[in-house]
Amino acid sequence: MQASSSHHVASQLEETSDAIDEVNILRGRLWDDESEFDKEKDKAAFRDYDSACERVKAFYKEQHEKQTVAFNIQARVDFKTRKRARMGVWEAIELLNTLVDESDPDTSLTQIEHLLQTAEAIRRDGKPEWMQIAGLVHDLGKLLLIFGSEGQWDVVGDTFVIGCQFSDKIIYAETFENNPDSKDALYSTKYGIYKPNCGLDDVMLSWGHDEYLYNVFKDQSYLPAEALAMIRYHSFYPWHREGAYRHLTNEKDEEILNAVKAFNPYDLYSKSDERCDAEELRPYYESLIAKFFPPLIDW
Ligand SMILES: O[C@H]1[C@H](O)[C@@H](O)[C@H](O)[C@@H](O)[C@@H]1O
Ligand SMILES: [Fe+2]
Ligand SMILES: [Fe+2]
Repeated sequence: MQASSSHHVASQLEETSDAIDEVNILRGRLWDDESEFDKEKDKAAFRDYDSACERVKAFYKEQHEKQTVAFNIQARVDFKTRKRARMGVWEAIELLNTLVDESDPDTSLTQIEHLLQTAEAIRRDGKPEWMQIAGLVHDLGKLLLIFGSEGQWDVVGDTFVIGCQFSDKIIYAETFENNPDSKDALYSTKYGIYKPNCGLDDVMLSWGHDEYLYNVFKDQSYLPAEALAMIRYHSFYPWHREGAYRHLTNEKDEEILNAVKAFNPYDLYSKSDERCDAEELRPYYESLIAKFFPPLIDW
């Protein structure tokens, strides 16, 4: 290689690495910035499962009994083989509106309001459009309820790992006692069916709205990996909040954990925000939807 062209390559490389640095700095800022919720004091009022109502307790009792390896394999087979519906994202948001989430101690608002509140809180904090859109759609997987789920227990609620010992970091962990997998010779062991630090991509999370929606969007959206991770793991509180399952995760998971953690306050604490006017906000969000999704999606 001639001296001048190698010089050229070197300076190009330097430029590229400057550009990468810049992106990383921006990325860092994206996660580290103080969000509007950091200033609030009474976060403890959220997710107070000790004093949650009977509806919430009954929900988790049922879910923890019924989320087994056998059920989860079947749910994934059904997902791949059944046809459900074909429609656009805004239509899906409106359709979801009829649902009341039995697992949620913190909101009795409709789902469309929860989605808009989450997206609006992200927008107010000046976060990028892809994160706003992640906020807008993150709970659309609850559509499973009208696509023939068994109940609410296989749609909503926190998620956890199936196929190994149920973590004691899961809320109401004692209710796994009635889950047959907790007595299984393999599934009840620390690693169960997994290898140490195999990574979350190779781990089966309990089936519900996160896992379903991730599978719908991974091939039918232009969302970046961080947005897909926010969708897939937003209910995985035992991992992203309690630090469980570190014996199964790998380095790649540590990176996406930052994204999932950055998303969480908007999902959780926006539940007490002012109510949103869907019709007023619709044009703005329709324009974002058009950037990140095809006009029609197979749900
Ligand atoms: O009750 C909530 C549910 O409404 C959310 O959509 C889910 O993401 C949470 O993890 C769960 O605990
Ligand atoms: Fe959710
Ligand atoms: Fe949510």
